[in-house]
Amino acid sequence: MHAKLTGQDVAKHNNKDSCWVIVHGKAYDVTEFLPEHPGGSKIILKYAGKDATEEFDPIHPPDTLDKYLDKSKHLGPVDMSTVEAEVKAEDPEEAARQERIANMPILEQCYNLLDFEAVAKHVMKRTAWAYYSSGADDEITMRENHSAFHKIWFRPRILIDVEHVDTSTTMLGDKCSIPFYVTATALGKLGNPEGEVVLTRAAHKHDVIQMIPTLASCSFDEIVDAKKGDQIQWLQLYVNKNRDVTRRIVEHAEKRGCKGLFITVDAPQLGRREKDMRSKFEDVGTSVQKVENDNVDRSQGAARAISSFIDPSLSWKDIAYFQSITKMPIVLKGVQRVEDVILAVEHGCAGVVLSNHGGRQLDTAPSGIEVLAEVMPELRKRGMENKIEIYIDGGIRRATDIIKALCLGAKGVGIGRPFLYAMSAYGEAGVNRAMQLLKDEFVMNMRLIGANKVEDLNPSMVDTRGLFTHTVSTASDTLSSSAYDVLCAPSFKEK
Ligand SMILES: Cc1cc2c(cc1C)[n+](S(=O)(=O)[O-])c1c(=O)[nH]c(=O)nc-1n2C[C@H](O)[C@H](O)[C@H](O)COP(=O)(O)O
Repeated sequence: MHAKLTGQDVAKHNNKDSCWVIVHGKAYDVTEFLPEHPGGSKIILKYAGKDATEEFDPIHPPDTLDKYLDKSKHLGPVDMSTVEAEVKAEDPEEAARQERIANMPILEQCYNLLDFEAVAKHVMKRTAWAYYSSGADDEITMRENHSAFHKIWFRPRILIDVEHVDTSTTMLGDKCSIPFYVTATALGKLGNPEGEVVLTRAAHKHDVIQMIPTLASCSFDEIVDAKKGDQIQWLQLYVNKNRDVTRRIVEHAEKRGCKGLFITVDAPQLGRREKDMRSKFEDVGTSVQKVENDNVDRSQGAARAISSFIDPSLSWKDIAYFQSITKMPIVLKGVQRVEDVILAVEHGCAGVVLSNHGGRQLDTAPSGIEVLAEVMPELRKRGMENKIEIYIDGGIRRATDIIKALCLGAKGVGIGRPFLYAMSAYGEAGVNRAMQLLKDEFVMNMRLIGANKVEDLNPSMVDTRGLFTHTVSTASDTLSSSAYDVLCAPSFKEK
């Protein structure tokens, strides 16, 4: 049995020639790993000879070191009573944030998804808010995603008996209670120390499907272990340059019961998210997947630090490869024009997500709902509408947004930031409330449009004539800047 190392033993190895760090009470020699770290060596050297647990956790799944650091570099347990606690200078920003948390609205004062954004903006750590709220470049597409829904007007039916409303549907052949799912968003522990398993528990409670992100903070197995009964989960895949790594991930996901493989196709390189970059992301970058030694400029924020493994050479010729390594239905996530939907049908894909990655990739790409309105008539013209399931995501904040998407032919919609904000501000109770609010809105609006069940929703119920006009509003920060009156209270007044 190893004698325990002391804090002094570790502290001696505090430079690039000999670099030891402590994570969860164990010491690791990361000297040789420094040049390989996707987040660059600087961020590790910041914790050389010290306890790096607090910074390591939000970014790295717990099994990262076991998976990617050779066992010979695992130095064994450290007597933590001998490790000098890091004396952190009083951070005025953190003190102010704690003050805002102490005065934040109670959960019951959140009445819609945007309220969670309003609160999260004030109570989240700056780097976490920057990462979640960032869109690409001027964030025009991020704003367009939600405002596009305001260009669609309903044509409600009356005198329909809507006493009973059934919101259930199927997605990829699996039943679910309502046509929205939790989409894949990276780094859940930036907003909540438990990370993505919070979303798993809430998704189970509301019988909502969860898409597990490749770049989750929790390990894939933690997220799958957190599911209950026959809860449905999908895998979102960033394809690795190293196809063996990707094949292992896909095969493992299928073995663990994932019911859909969503290959992200709109991110051959992650977009330029300047809020994220400005926060000079100092946390360690994830080493979720091994990469060659390409140094990443730390100043690029979290996104660039965690995505150097993504393969920009991915192309249509790879679809057959994926169909050869899994039986899971394959859905392309991030399709943005009708020609590519038709190619997806011709390549035998089970579905597409019409998405611009929440406006985090190509700025001034069209909203998912606008592409949907372009796609469905073309598919019907070709008799293809039943050959593929069409999903959309981006800017969905109201049940009316979901209903408009279904009227235009979507099978379901993905929701990202609102559940992240709810989780970050109020934990699992927040996500539960967000999902319940959306469900209540959905039932009410189905009644008001004159529909009993999802299948009743059709294009005659919406007027999309205004949808294709692109007026770009002057840059306003986020949709929620004035959504929540309570934020005008003194404690929330912008300093
Ligand atoms: C908000 C957010 C979105 C991310 C996301 C992280 C955050 C914080 N990340 S990212 O770091 O690489 O950009 C992913 C991701 O891991 N994989 C992915 O396919 N989409 C990713 N997306 C896009 C997401 O799946 C949806 O397309 C988008 O969130 C939908 O828009 P709303 O947030 O407005 O609902």
